[in-house]
Amino acid sequence: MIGIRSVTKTFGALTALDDVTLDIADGTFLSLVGPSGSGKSTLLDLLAGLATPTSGEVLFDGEPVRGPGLDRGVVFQQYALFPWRTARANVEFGLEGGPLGKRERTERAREYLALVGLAGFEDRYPHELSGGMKQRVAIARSLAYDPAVLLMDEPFAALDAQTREQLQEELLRIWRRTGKTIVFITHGIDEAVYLGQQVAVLTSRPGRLKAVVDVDLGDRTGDVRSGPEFGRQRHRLWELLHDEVRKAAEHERSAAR
Ligand SMILES: Nc1ncnc2c1ncn2[C@@H]1O[C@H](COP(=O)(O)OP(=O)(O)OP(=O)(O)O)[C@@H](O)[C@H]1O
Repeated sequence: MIGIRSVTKTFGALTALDDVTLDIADGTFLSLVGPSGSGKSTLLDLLAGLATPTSGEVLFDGEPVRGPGLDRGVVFQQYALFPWRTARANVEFGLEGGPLGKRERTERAREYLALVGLAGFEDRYPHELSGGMKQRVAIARSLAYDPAVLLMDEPFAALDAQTREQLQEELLRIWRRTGKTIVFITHGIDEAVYLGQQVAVLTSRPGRLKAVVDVDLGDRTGDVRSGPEFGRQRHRLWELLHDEVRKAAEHERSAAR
């Protein structure tokens, strides 16, 4: 479904991504990890069509991505909700200008707020919602116009650990139910392993694809994070990332000198 073909992205003299090639099959949940500055957000921007590659191409269903589109929903770390709109009206926003009438938009917004566990909170304004609830609204808004792909850039990073775990479980439930393709950037190895069927690892600057690891944790029910298989997968990823994080820190130290 998504084809990233020999993609390089430079900003002036800086190479953020170097010759990245990766195919993401329809319905996959792919976690994307790498040290700070390895080009994760840059790659997501390219998939979203918010930026264009310096060379190479990004294909979506075989067609080059030429800009943002309703076939791809994006969720960022910051909730990006309109403070003057209720939760429902925030979700409706993504549907305005589309084929649905007012009543159908309201119905769709209710449905998706219920899907993310916010039934009964439709009329609350963002300042009346917790951080986790705001991020649920942002997820509902992205899902409501039914994009084939959800692109998520550290969406749970600002949340406390318990809320984060809860939203991770809910995201998996939504993914299973909707069959979306999800690309999920995270700094957390645990989060990457828990969520991803596959984990793509980028190298320290310039960002190259170091490995794509398959994660097989079955249906992830119960306390799978405490199990031996989770520990094994986690360690494997830790080893892949460890060197890269060290290199990134060295880069930063030499840049500061
Ligand atoms: N618009 C831009 N102009 C110039 N440099 C940029 C721009 N966007 C990103 N960069 C640089 O490209 C490199 C990759 O940045 P990017 O944000 O993609 O990394 P990241 O892996 O997402 O980092 P982090 O984990 O810290 O969010 C960094 O060195 C960054 O400073």
